[in-house]
Formats: sequence, C-alpha cells, structure tokens
Amino acid sequence: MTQLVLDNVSRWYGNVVAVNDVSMTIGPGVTGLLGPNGAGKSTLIAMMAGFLAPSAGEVTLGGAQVWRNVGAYRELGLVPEREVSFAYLTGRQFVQASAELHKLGDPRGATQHALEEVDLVDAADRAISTYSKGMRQRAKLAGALVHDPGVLLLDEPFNGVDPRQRMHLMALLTRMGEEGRTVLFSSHILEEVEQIARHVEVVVSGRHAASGDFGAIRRLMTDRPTHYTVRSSDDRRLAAALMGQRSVRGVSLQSPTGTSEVHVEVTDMGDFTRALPTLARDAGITVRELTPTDESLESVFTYLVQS
Ligand SMILES: Nc1ncnc2c1ncn2[C@@H]1O[C@H](COP(=O)(O)OP(=O)(O)OP(=O)(O)O)[C@@H](O)[C@H]1O
Repeated sequence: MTQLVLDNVSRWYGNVVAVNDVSMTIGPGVTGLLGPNGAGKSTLIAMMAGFLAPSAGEVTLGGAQVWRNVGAYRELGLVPEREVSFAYLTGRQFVQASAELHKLGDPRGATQHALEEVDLVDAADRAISTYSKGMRQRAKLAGALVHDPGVLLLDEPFNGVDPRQRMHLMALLTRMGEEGRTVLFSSHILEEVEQIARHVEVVVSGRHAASGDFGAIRRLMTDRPTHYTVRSSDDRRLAAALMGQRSVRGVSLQSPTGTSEVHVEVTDMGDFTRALPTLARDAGITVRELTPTDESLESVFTYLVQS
C-alpha cells in the first residue's frame, strides 16, 4: 500500500511542459527527488499527492489511482513548499484542523501525538506567526502526519531552515523512513539529498534523468570533466607535476588577484582527488586550498542531460 508508481506521467500548463513522460516507483524508506529550480519537482509531488491531475499517464498508490481517490488521500501526507496560510492559528489548532478534516476518531489525541513526533509540544500553543522557519516546517509536518499516513511527501522541506533545525528535520525524516514509511522529499541541493536519502530520483527540465542509490548518482555526477582551483606553496612546480597525472587534461597558472593559483581540468574527479595529496607530498609541496569551480548543481545537471 505504500508503493507509489508513476507510469508515463506528463503534465503541461498551456504549452509549458512541466513534467515529460516520467515513470518511477517510490517505495518505503527515504527517497530524494533531486533537480534544479523549475525541473518539475513541485508538479510531480502535487501529482503524487493527488492534488493535481496528470495531463497524461497515471499515478497509483498500492495499485489504485491517486487522483480523486479519497482512500489514497488517507494514506498520503503532504508538506507543501508554501507557508501555512493561517499563521494566526497556534500550531496545535493548525494540526487539529487537519485531524478534523480527516475525521479522525480522537483528533485531540492524534494532534498531541503528531506534535510530539515533531518535537513541537512546547511551542504548540503559540501562534504560528511567531515560529521560526524550522518550526513552521515542523508544524506543517505534524499536520501532514496527524492521520498516520504510510506515504509522506515533502516539497523542499529544508529551504531556509537553519542548520540546527535542518539536522533535527533530517533525523525526523530518517526515523520516518526507518519506521517503514515511504518518504519522498524534493531538493535542489546535492548534499542535502546525500545525507538522508537511501534512494535518489533526478529530474531535469521535466524529464527523469537518473535513478539509483546515492553512490550511483554521485558516480554519474563525478565521472565527468571537472575544473578545480588549487593554491599551494609552489604553484609552478605543482602545475608541472600535475601535467603528469592520468586524470589531468589541462593545467594553467593564473594570478587573478595578484596571488597565483593553478587551474586544473580533470577527467576523473575521484582519481584526481586521491592522487593529489600523494603527488604534493612527494614533491614537497603544501596544498593550501582545493576548490571545485564548476560544482554547481546546474553544471552537473547540464552534463547529465547531455550524456
Ligand atoms: N500553474 C502553472 N502554470 C504555468 N506554468 C507552471 C505552473 N506551475 C509550474 N509551471 C512551470 O512548470 C515548470 C516546472 O515547475 P515546478 O514548480 O514543478 O518545478 P520545481 O522543480 O518544483 O521548481 P522549484 O524548485 O523552482 O519550485 C516550470 O517551468 C514552471 O514555470
């Protein structure tokens, strides 16, 4: 009942194709839906949650179509990206409204339980307008969890959340996954996904670009030409030594701000980052800084869709 299946799903808005023929299966545990802004993540999540009808294809949960299926809504919890619009309510009132909409037998008890789950009991009787971003996310999560759904969908849950709250939220999602729920969250940040997702689905420009465990996705993203900037105690000698490396395609000495640095183009990131410390040590050079210069997710995605 907790397996979401997307079967050749597309969604267009007028002549904008937001999601283009996507098929994927999301099962128990934590899945990261990774993609740059505008990739179609929110549209996909809205279709998975039964809030939006696919223009073509279908989304099923446990074999039953999600769209306009009240039974499926009882199994699904959605944490949307937008803020809760009734910020004058207290956290408790907001969560209880959700419990009542679900017509739960004991809405007060379920509300208390959900607030405990997200660790928001202490602030539960304050207006949401006084909450931090992380607390608002937890209030939304409690609202989505109150009916104890088997599937939890979260749209960019870590956006704007401070590091401590982010860790808290990550631990919470990990626990939900370990409890056997199907947890899917979207993100455009690789490191976020890496930390908690057991499985990753990548979407780019509305298309399904890759799927697999994080190692596989990471390899797909790292086995590509990459550029680094290196600063060291002897850049000229380091540049000469780097030229002898198998994984190095090009080296240039630059001095953009008066201080020198080496720009390196490598064909295999893993090989290069393993080789560099040994090479520098053998040459008696101290590496002071190593910075990837095209690590932005946009460049990774561009590479993925081209390949
Ligand atoms: N209601 C709408 N009407 C018209 N176009 C839309 C609508 N909703 C989304 N789009 C377009 O569909 C594409 C996918 O948008 P979507 O919000 O699903 O992407 P996303 O990956 O969630 O992006 P972001 O991270 O920026 O929210 C974009 O080109 C967007 O402009």
